[in-house]
Amino acid sequence: MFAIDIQHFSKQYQGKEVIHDLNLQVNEGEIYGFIGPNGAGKSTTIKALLDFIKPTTGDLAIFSLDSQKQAKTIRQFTSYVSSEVRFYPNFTTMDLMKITADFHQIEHSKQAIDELIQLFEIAPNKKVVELSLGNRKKIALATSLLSNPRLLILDEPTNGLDPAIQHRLFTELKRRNAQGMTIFLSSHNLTEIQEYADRAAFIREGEIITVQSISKESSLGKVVKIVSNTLQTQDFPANYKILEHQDQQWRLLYTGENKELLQFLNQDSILDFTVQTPTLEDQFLSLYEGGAVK
Ligand SMILES: Nc1ncnc2c1ncn2[C@@H]1O[C@H](COP(=O)(O)OP(=O)(O)OP(=O)(O)O)[C@@H](O)[C@H]1O
Repeated sequence: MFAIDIQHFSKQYQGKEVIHDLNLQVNEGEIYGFIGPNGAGKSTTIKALLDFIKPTTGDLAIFSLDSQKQAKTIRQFTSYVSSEVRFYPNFTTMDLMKITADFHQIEHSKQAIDELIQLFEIAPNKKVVELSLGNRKKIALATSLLSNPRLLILDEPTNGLDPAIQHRLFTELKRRNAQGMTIFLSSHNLTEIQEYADRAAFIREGEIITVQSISKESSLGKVVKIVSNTLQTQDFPANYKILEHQDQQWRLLYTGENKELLQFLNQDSILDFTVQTPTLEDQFLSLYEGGAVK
């Protein structure tokens, strides 16, 4: 069974289509990254999945339950942390934790609440209005984990968090995932997706352009850094894409044969080079900055 199953989803705002026939499946137990530039359609997809907005066409399901018709049931085992956290300003951390525990009818919640408050270093009795953005985010994360949801949907979860808390969050997410939690993670932080996700979908202008298994990143090709003061683009081998070029330095994503790459590098005009495994960030640049591999 898919944790998330989106079939032929499209969305129009004021007659303008921003999501076009989008299909996406997330397996139960995956940590799944959702990557795309600003305005690509990540939040719109998540909001439709959670029935905050209606799709124009298509079927969206969570654990085979229809996102619209069975939204109430879905909320019992799905938690969501939005990119902009909003709470009633006069509630304290403890109020919010208790409300969450009551909503999900969590028995013996005190220990779970104490553990999360300790994990995220949150002041239990401060009102939301007194807290910084990062501290509000920590409360949102803590309440989302309190119910130990079957599916956790996070939109930019580390935005505003300091590096130590980011690390703690992901250690906790990994631990929960090992116990069966499915995690859907929309983020601009490609390093964290690369480190923690099993797969990632890249979305551009309302369409999924590729789904990448993170463990198979070497299949993306190679990143070749070259130093040369005489090299012209017509000298490059086939199957390359320029990621960056400044003065004498070039960074290429190369997807051709090793033999041809070695021949290309073995010429006098190349003063120095390194060959590396591409990161998700390299792939992001290649997908969103200037089109396909030549
Ligand atoms: N309420 C709305 N009314 C009209 N257009 C909207 C509305 N919400 C989103 N859009 C448009 O839909 C497209 C997708 O937006 P969305 O917020 O889903 O992108 P995103 O990938 O989440 O971006 P970001 O990374 O900046 O959060 C954008 O072109 C945006 O301008």
